[in-house]
Amino acid sequence: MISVQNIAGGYHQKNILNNICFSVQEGEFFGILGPNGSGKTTLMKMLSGILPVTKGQIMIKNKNVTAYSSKELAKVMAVLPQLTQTAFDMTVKEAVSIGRYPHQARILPRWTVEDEELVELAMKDTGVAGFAGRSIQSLSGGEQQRVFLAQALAQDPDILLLDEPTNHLDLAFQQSLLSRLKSWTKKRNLTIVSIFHDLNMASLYCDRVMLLSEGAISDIGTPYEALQEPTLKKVYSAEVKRHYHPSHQSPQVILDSPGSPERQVRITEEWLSIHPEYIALKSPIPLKTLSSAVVHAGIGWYTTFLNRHVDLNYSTDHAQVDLIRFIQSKGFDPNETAGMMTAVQLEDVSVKMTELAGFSILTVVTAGTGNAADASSGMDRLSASQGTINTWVFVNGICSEEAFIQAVITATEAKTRALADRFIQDPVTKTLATGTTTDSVLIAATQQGQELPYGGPATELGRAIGKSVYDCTIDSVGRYLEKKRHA
Ligand SMILES: Nc1ncnc2c1ncn2[C@@H]1O[C@H](COP(=O)(O)OP(=O)(O)OP(=O)(O)O)[C@@H](O)[C@H]1O
Repeated sequence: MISVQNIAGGYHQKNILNNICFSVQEGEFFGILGPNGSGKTTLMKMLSGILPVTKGQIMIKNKNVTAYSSKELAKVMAVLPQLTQTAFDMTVKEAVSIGRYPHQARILPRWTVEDEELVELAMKDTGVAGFAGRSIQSLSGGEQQRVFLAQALAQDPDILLLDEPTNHLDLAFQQSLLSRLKSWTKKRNLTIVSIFHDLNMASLYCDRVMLLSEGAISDIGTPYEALQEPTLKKVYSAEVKRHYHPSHQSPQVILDSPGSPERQVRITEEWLSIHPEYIALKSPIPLKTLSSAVVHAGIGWYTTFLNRHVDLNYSTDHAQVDLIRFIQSKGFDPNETAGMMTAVQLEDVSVKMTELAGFSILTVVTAGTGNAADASSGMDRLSASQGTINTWVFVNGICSEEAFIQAVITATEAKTRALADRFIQDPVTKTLATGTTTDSVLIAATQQGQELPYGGPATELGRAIGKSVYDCTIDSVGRYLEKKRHA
């Protein structure tokens, strides 16, 4: 649909763009990205034929852009520039109707039924039909933006060139406009080339993006291919981090600037409260957390950590909903809480603070072994009795992602060793148990103080986790067994 063949060009005999080569297919949503002054608008002006190229050529539907008359080009391509102050006042409908001008006969122009239908449709699609009779000067910036988009759509083009289409729009309109544009590329084969400053919007909606840097192409490809961390850091001279959208594979880019400094906090027993119904640790700052909790499993930032005691006969198909209600009933915010459950008596909890040079950890373990199982046996089993080992490790330090995962491994290995040393057997296989069928683990770190890159047993962090989880598990299982003996 569009073929840009090795073009150069700029202003006053000075080339701003050089060696630009790319093509855009019919029905493609193509994003142009790049820092201020990289040449995005200049390229748009060349694509729309306003600015001549000094080298190479731009082919629109297999015809050189310079070979089109302006009216012919307007039938093929509509341009939505960045919103500027409108010089003339007119009604919304009059402004949208201007979009039909290229399709009018030069001599004796007539307003046809088709013209009327396309104007109505464009106003409906952009949500401006409601104020068709109002003056555009009386509209907000976002509303005006939608009117000009309606004007471009009324042109019924094959190609839509957009310069920052969501600039003045609130979040809901950004989403509805881009979703609508995207659906038009699929349903109507509309080809869209759009400048974006918001990399994340571009990543969510564009089929491919092109990154411009100092008048040259820095990268081009799908958002996944082109929005790479090293490229973005270089092009934007900014510290950025690339993540993935929580629901799908679109990369999302965030600034990696140091956050506003939180007050220095050390997690110790003083933040822990132990009740018959639950154990809670309430931190004054959010902690980075990796867990297999019932509520908020996975990686996140939470301030509250809750282990709820449930009755031995507790049974529900909606454990998550039930635990969220419980969290609320105790005055905690479920959005801020990682929550788990156990049937063991919470007074048998084992808590240990370990101080090391430069950092410290707090370990909290509740343990019952009624559901003990040898994970290596591969046996099918029904878990019905009391017994779960819930392990919490709070780190006063900055853990890397590796350290979080290694901490889970180390804590699990230490727990398994503790069960072996207590001769806890799998009741089905009669072999040594490696854990129970419903164990949970939670590692949370303040992300303040000393950097802790690793959490395996070769490191101080790993040794501290291994020893404290072992000691707490031995202790907590001991109390559980003691109670069972006297039951
Ligand atoms: N009319 C002009 N005359 C001379 N130089 C210009 C003109 N318009 C733009 N430039 C220069 O061309 C370069 C590229 O500008 P352009 O507007 O294409 O950048 P951009 O990538 O769209 O930037 P922004 O993100 O700030 O909108 C800049 O250095 C700019 O100063």
